[in-house]
Order: sequence, then structure tokens, then C-alpha cells
Amino acid sequence: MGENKTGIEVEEKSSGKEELLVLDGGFVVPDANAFGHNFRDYDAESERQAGVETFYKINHINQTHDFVKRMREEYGKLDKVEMSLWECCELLNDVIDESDPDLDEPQIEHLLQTAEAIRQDYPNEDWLHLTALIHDLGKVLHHPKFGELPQWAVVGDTFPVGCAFDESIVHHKYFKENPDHSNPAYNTKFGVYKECCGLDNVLMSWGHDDYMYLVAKENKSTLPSAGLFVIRYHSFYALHRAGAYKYLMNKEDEENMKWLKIFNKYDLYSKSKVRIDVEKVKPYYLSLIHKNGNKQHEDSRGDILDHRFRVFSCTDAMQCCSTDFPRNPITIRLRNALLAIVAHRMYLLAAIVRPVSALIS
Ligand SMILES: O[C@H]1[C@H](O)[C@@H](O)[C@H](O)[C@@H](O)[C@H]1O
Ligand SMILES: [Fe+2]
Ligand SMILES: [Fe+2]
Repeated sequence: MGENKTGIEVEEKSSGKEELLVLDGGFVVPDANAFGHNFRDYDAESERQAGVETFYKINHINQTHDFVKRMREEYGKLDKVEMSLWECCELLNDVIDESDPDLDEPQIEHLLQTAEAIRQDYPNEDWLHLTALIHDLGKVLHHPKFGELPQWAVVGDTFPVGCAFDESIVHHKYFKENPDHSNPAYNTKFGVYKECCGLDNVLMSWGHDDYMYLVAKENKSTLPSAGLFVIRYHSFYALHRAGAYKYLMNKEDEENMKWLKIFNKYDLYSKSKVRIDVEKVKPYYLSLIHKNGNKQHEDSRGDILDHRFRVFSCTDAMQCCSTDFPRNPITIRLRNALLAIVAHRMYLLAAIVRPVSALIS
């Protein structure tokens, strides 16, 4: 087992030969996932196969245009609890993604595995490190303290609703039982959309991606547009892997797609049983938050911003961890002093409003 300076350990096969693929820079990926199969093989007989397929069956039956609209309205309210970015990462210690054939580790591992892998090859793109760190934070929707949305409404690949479900979507056959599948308003190529309307105008199946995107947008995130694009579409494999739905994209989407394709390599192939040394890499990610804080101190509106910074400095963020959350039915607002990307500042607010049962009924 070797280790490099970013905290990612490089595993050597017992043969002594490193069966690894080299990507853009120093980051290397194994030729098989942690279970000995190809990555994203949804049919391979593995210990995860049946659970993953059941997940997609329920997901595909329930993700309708109407459901997504209601979830966006409710979760876009962003009210109640405040917490730091790092605290939110730590909540993902309790979340395991049932949709993923390649990973059954707690999601905090995945955030750091992805961010560290990107950092290795793109050391100067700190906005991308931050994007990686937060890209799956929306999975807190499944956390009991967040109302515990069922997995089918939080994780898994995403796809547009309001137009025909493309055959390239994983376990496509289960869409037959989705009411939109037989609704003429929603089951044509364009459905409710116009050609080249831009993905921003397209409703995506509800889950951690769109939720985190809403959080970032609502808080006037200064992440570059490519960062927000990565957050909203990183699970949209039908588009970025299979090339489906391209006719919904506009020029800006096409530009941003270049970064999404880069990001995807690290998001997918960094999944492994090799754990990141959290304590070792934590100072780097906290330093981004500190950097943000220092920027605020320099700001002419110092007093207001100082106050915010005090509240959300790393030290306070840690104290925050012991804070109890409201019980269900809950309305939570999350606020994170977030993301220093040199002169960039962002406040993260998140909301969970009421249990999903109330929304679905
Ligand atoms: O972005 C990923 C991807 O779409 C995986 O296929 C899915 O299993 C995960 O839930 C998600 O975070
Ligand atoms: Fe994701
Ligand atoms: Fe991910």
C-alpha cells in the first residue's frame, strides 16, 4: 500500500503488479470496482445487485413531473436550522447510498475521495476541489435529522421528467409503471420542453443533485457556473455518458459539459475501499473556509461579515455539531459559511420541510 501527499493511498494488487489506469495526471484508478466488477455494471451478479435494482424500480415508478414540482417548491423554502459546511459533511458519516453498485462506504468518504482525487490532477482549481467536496452533500436529505427522505427521493442517477424517459437510463424497464410514461403530455421526445431550451429550464428527477443546486443558488453562491452545473447534473449519466437529451442543451450547457466530464472521472473512479485519512486532509478543506473568513475581515462591510464569520468559523462549526435539531415534522434551515474560492464567498442554506409521506400523498 503506497501513499502520496494528498492522502490517497494507492493499492497494489497481491500479484505485485499495479493494475491501474492512468487518467489526466497522477490519479490512478483500478480496472475493477471494490467488488471485483466493472464500474457501473448494473447487471453483474454481486452482493449489491439486487438491492440496487430494487432501488431503481421504486425510483422509476415514483419520480413523476408532478412529484418533482412539489418537492422543488417545498425544499426550495430553505428555512430553519443553520450549520457549517463541515458539520454537514460529517452528517454523511451516517449515510450509505443504496443505489450505488460501486460503493457501500459512508458518504463522507466519497466526498473526500472525489475531492482528493481531483486535487491530485488539478491542484490549482480550488473551485473544483470545493465543488467535489459539496457535490453529494444533498444526500443529507436521507439523514434522520433531515426528515429521512427515502433513498429513491435522494440518490441514484437522475433524468429529466416531463419528456420521454430515454432507454439509456439504468433499469429503464421500470418506467413502464410510472404514470408519466403513458401521459401524452410527458411521453414525447420534447414533452413540455423546447429544443435547446437549456438544462436550467428542465425539471430533473428529485434528489441530492437538484437540492444542493437549489441550496447553492438560493444563497447566491459565487461558485463558477461550471461548479453549479457539476452539482446539478453529475448524476445525469444518460446525458454525460450516453449522450441522450443533448437537444435540450444550450451553448452554456455545452461549455460546462467539458468540466462535468472531467469531474465524472474522479467522482466515479475514486470510489474504493481505501479510506481517506480524514484528519490528514481536513485542514486543507477547513483552510478554504478560513480563507473565506479572512476575506470577509478585509471587506469594507466588516462588522456584518465579521459576525457571520464568527458564527461560522471552523471552531464554531465544531461547537455547532453538538446542537440538537428539531424533531419531525421538521423545518430546517442550514446555513454554512462556505467555500473560499479566492475572492469567492458563499453561504449555504438548506431546508427540509416535512416528511416525504406528506408530499407524496
Ligand atoms: O452521482 C451518483 C451517481 O449517479 C450514482 O450512480 C448514484 O448511485 C449515486 O447516488 C450518485 O451520487
Ligand atoms: Fe451524486
Ligand atoms: Fe458523487
